[in-house]
Amino acid sequence: MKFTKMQGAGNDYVYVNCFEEAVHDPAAVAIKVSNRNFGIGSDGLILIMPSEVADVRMRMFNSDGSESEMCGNGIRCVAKYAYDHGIVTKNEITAETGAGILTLQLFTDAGCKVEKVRVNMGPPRLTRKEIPMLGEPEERVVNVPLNVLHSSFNITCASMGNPHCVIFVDDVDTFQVEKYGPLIENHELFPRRTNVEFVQIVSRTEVRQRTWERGAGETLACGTGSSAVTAACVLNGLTEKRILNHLTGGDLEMEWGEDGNIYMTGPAVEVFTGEIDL
Ligand SMILES: N[C@H](CCC[C@H](N)C(=O)O)C(=O)O
Repeated sequence: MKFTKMQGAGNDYVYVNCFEEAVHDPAAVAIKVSNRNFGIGSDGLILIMPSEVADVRMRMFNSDGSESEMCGNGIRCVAKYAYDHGIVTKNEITAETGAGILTLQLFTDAGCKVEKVRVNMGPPRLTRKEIPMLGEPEERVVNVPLNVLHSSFNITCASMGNPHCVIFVDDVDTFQVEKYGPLIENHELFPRRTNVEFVQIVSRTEVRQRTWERGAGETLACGTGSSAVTAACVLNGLTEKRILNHLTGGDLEMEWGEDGNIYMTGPAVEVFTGEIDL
C-alpha cells in the first residue's frame, strides 16, 4: 500500500490516496500502520476518497481501529494532499465527512503548495441528544459537574460531528491527562465514548489545550477538539469568540463566527511517503 504521512499541529496520520489504492479492511490497517514500534507510527489512518457530493471525501480511523465521523487536523491535510497532488485545482474546495459537507479555503506558499487551510467546521451541536450523552435529550451540558474517581470536574460538551467533553483546569501541563482521560472517554454518560480536552485559559483571546482522544490516547492536537473548546470557552464566558489555541504540537486560530459556524485555521504538512506490505 502506498501512503503519505502527514501532520497538522503534530496530530499525525497515515493518508492513503483511494483514487488510486483500495483499502479492504481499514480498521485492521489503521491498527497496523499506527503502531509506533511495529508499524509506520501515527494517531490513525485517513482515506482520501472520491465523492459524489463534494470535491473529495474523508474517512478517518483511530489507532484502535474505530472510525470517527470527523477529524479537524486531518481534513486540512486531506485538502493539502488533494491540491498538491492535482486531485483538485481550486483554492476553495468542499469535503464530504461524517459531519456533513465542509468548505475549506487553501493558502499556498511561494512554491504553490498548500501550507495553511481555513475550515468551516460548521456549528457546534450542543444538546445531549446530538453529542450523544445520556440524560434529557434537548438539554445542553455547560459547566455541569461530573464525578470521576474521587474528583469532580465541571464539563462542557459539544459535538463537531464527533463527541467532545471540555474541562477547564488551572495548570494543564501538570494535569494528569493519562489518568483522567480514559476514565472520561469511557464514562457511562457517553454511549459512543468521547474525546476529552483539558484547557487552561491564558487570556480572553488565548488558551492552552491538551487532548485525550477517543480511540487514540493523548495526541499533540485535535482540530474538532479545538472547535469544541472554542464553543465551551464562549459558553462559559471565559474568552472572546476569536482565540488562539496553543495545542501541544502547534497553534490553531479559532473563531466562533456570527453565522454560528466555527472556523479553524491551521497548518498542514507532508512528512514523507512510502510503501508498506500489509
Ligand atoms: N484529531 C482529530 C479528531 C479525532 C477524533 C477521534 N479520536 C474520534 O474518535 O472522534 C481532529 O483533529 O479533529
